[in-house]
Amino acid sequence: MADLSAEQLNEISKGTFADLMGLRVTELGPDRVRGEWTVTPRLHQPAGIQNGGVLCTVVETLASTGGAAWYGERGVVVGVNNNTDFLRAVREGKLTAEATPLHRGGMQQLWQVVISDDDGRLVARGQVRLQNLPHRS
Ligand SMILES: CC(C)(COP(=O)(O)OP(=O)(O)OC[C@H]1O[C@@H](n2cnc3c(N)ncnc32)[C@H](O)[C@@H]1OP(=O)(O)O)[C@@H](O)C(=O)NCCC(=O)NCCSC(=O)Cc1ccccc1
Repeated sequence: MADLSAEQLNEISKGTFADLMGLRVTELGPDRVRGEWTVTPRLHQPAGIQNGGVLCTVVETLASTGGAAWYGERGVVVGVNNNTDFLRAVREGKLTAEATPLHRGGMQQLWQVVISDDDGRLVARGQVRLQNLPHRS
C-alpha cells in the first residue's frame, strides 16, 4: 500500500465493495487521501436519497487507505471504529472526500474524512480509528 499510486490502487480494488459503489481514489499518500464518486439511483435508499452506508463506506475506505500508506511495510491496519455524521441529503451528482490524519501512534491511528458536494457544501464528516497490526514473526 505504501508505494501504490492512486491508479494502481483503483486497479487492484476492482470488484471490491467500494468499487461497486463507484469510488475512485484520486490522490494517495501517507498524509492525505482523496476520492470521488457519483451519486446515482443505485446508491439510493427507498426514499430516493443516497444511503448513509455509502458515506460510511467512503469514510472507512479512505481513512484505512491513508493509515495503511503511512504504516507501510510495518504491517497492516484495520478499522476498529467508524463514526460518520450525515449532514446533507444527496440525490445526484459528484461528491468528493478527503481523509487526513488526526493522530498516528504506535498502536492506533485516528483519521478524519470530510465529504463535500460540487458546490463545496459539507455533506458528511466522519472519523475512523485504526489498529496498527505489525507483521507476526
Ligand atoms: C435535514 C437534516 C437531517 C438536518 O438538517 P439541519 O442540521 O437542521 O441543517 P439545515 O437546516 O442547514 O438543513 C440542511 C439541508 O437539509 C434541508 N432540509 C432541512 N429540513 C428538511 C426537511 N424537512 N426535508 C427536506 N430537506 C430538509 C435544508 O433545506 C438544507 O438544504 P438546503 O441548504 O436548503 O439545500 C440534514 O442533516 C440532512 O439531510 N442530513 C443527511 C441525512 C441523510 O442523507 N441520511 C442518509 C440517508 S437515510 C439512510 O440511509 C437510512 C436508510 C437506509 C435504508 C432504508 C431506509 C433508510
